Amino acid sequence: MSGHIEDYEVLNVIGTGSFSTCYKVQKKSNGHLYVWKAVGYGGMSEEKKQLLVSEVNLLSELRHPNIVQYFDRIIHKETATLYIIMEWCEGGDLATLITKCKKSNSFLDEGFIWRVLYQMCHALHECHRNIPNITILHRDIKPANVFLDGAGNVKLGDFGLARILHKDASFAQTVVGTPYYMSPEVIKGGKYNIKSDIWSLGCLVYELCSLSPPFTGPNIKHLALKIKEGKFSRIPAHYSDDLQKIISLLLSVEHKFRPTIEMILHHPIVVTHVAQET
Ligand SMILES: CNC(=O)c1c(C)[nH]c(/C=C2\C(=O)Nc3ccc(Cl)cc32)c1C
Repeated sequence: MSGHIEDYEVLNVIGTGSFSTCYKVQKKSNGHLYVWKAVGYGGMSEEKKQLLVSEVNLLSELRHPNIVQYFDRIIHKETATLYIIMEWCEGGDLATLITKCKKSNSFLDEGFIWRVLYQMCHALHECHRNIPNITILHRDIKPANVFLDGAGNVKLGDFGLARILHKDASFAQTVVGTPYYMSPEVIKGGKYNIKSDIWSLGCLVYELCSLSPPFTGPNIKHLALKIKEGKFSRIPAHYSDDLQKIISLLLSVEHKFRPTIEMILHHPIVVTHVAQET
């Protein structure tokens, strides 16, 4: 049952994107906090409106402790705006956390980074599990799309670019993804696949350690060369060789050598470190 915008009090803007703005809102009936993502669809083509509908339908399908929870959607025809009501994550996003570390010349605790890796693997496992003939690709894993709730749980969010890859359908592949986290196969014009999400996860974990992406460059051409070469500096010396090994596995240039989510979750190194955290 869809609600109405009058059911919510808008508190403040918490983020803006190319097609949307996120607000912190409070539901008047219960005082609970939520985020609504306001997406203007007035100028959108029919194709873009369909992509929007598929994002919302995708969100409503996903229910997992490590995926930002979708609650409702409100279509406000008067302003041609779609409001997507989602879970409030009071710990904010990892991009803000990385910025805070850089400003204070501090690093994130290794135990926290193992927790993020492990819980993100569970989020992607939910996306990649084989619902009959459907594999959900996030396609935009980056620190700004990973959130923390008040209990320290890690939540993958903002499936703005996610697509449902119907195994029996041929989709025109548009190259997407945050440039820094783009995988070698996508740069070479190949299909975005579940191993591309694994590559982005490797970039995310590396950036949590080093506070900068594994591959950088003055322009896209140089960045692309660096990514295809696949060479990156070791994470800072105070982090363990085990963490370096797992990141190196995730950042295997050949996607067929990259581990699946199940292989990561059951890797002896991961099992050992996560057991120490729980
Ligand atoms: C500095 N960041 C914040 O204060 C912050 C906080 C406390 N929460 C958020 C963002 C979200 C949040 O709390 N829930 C969300 C669900 C979907 C999306 Cl796309 C974003 C959010 C942000 C950006």
